[in-house]
Amino acid sequence: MNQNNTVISVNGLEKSYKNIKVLKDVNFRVEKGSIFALLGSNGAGKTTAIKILTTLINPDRGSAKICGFDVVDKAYEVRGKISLTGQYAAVDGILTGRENLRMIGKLRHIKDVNKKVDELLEKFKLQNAADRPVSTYSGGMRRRLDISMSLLGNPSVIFLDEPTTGLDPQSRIAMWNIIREFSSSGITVFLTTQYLEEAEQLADQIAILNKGKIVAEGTPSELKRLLPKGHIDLRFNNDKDIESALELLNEYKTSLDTNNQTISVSTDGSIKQMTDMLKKLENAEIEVAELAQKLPTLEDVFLKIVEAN
Ligand SMILES: Nc1ncnc2c1ncn2[C@@H]1O[C@H](COP(=O)(O)OP(=O)(O)OP(=O)(O)O)[C@@H](O)[C@H]1O
Repeated sequence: MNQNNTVISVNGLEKSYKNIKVLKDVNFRVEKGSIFALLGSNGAGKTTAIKILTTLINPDRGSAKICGFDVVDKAYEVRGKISLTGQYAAVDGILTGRENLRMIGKLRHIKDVNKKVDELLEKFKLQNAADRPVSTYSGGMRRRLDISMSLLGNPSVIFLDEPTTGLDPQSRIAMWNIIREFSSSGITVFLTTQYLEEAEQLADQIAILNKGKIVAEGTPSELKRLLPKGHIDLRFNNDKDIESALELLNEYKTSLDTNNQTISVSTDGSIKQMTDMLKKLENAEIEVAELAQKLPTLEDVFLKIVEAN
């Protein structure tokens, strides 16, 4: 990775609460304009990592830099570069969406605040609800307002702690699109999520945090390559075909699902192995009623890695 493009660098980060070590030597880098997802089970230390990176708490050991500024020694400069949106939208329910935005804009001494607020309301599809109290907004609308408020500071890095927890599928997809837009406009996104599908959909780079350490890191496809290539499910029309197929495919690792008349065959993922298998069945005049290739999912990788550590 090009050092000049590094926006977040974390080296040997450690943090304990009393005698519980939450982070024990955490290291990673995040490139400018990329989407980085930190995954981990509940209590793995994701929020603690975000709190250190956003200067809310100090690490016990190690260092972290944002845009070249140390999060402890240069906390003020770091705060000027980042925005943080937490799991619960930090918006005032009594005020309207427009008033919330104006208030933050004024606190930040933004020029032409009304114009900027109008632009954000439009961008986040909140124009129609702009003059209603936020207490009447849906979860997705509150989350969008929260993010639009964080954009008033023109951040270089946006931290999103579980941005779609509790949202319905439609609002989740809308949020994914917003996150993708950040990245294409050059803003670096650091997100935590408990949804593996979300990390797979969005992230350029994923790090898996387990028991205070990064136990795996890579692009979604690099992580998936850590597991065997998956398997092929072959469904047959009758028990006789199943029996013959099991005998014919005895050199492969197979398992039988009698309820669905299906044999599951572990494969190396190559087309050659799949065609060899199908040719064998065809030559033996065994008809395959249905074929499905099952590739490992990020969830399989996550469970495997977390179990192994
Ligand atoms: N202020 C605190 N004092 C004591 N222990 C804490 C404190 N904050 C967090 N912890 C503990 O540190 C561990 C890591 O917490 P953290 O919130 O960083 O995890 P997380 O990965 O964000 O989890 P979740 O997905 O549940 O939000 C947990 O065991 C938690 O109970």
